[in-house]
Amino acid sequence: MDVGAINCLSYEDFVSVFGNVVERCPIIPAAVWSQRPFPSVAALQAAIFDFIDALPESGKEGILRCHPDLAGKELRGGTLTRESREEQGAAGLDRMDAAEVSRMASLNAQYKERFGFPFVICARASDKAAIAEQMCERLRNAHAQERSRAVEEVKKICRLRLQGLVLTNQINKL
Ligand SMILES: NC(=O)N[C@H]1NC(=O)NC1=O
Repeated sequence: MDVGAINCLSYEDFVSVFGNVVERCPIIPAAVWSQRPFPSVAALQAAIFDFIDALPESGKEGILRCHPDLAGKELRGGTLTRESREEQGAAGLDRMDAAEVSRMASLNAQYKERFGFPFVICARASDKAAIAEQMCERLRNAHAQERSRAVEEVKKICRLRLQGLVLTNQINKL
């Protein structure tokens, strides 16, 4: 994907291509579109990250709450976004036995109870065993520390999704 092609996109096409680089937060590409022309894809990514960083803490938590549970009801019900389904599949979360599913459900519930937002991790950069370990470990974090940790994971997910769009040349499919 060429940044020139990105800069030529209408608002509607831009939001349609980049609408899920942050899970279920099309407001983010909608907000950064007016900053075009972007000198590079890296600059587009930086604009997205700046938008996230400028949000109040309640806004950052709002972004976290847009994320589906890992190995949760949405995975079983088939209602995940395509990106999330692929990421959870890459980590093996769609191939867990009943004991693993129930352990993850219990960790998800403990985490949400403690922090008030779902556990977020870049699943593609991990696997189901490491994810369960991270959940136990991060449950011990203080609230503000954990919120920043989770936002860093949102950025990792975003970086990989953007890279995926660049590689698959999605713009040419419009
Ligand atoms: N809860 C959570 O981390 N969800 C996300 N992680 C990821 O890699 N894709 C998601 O949807």
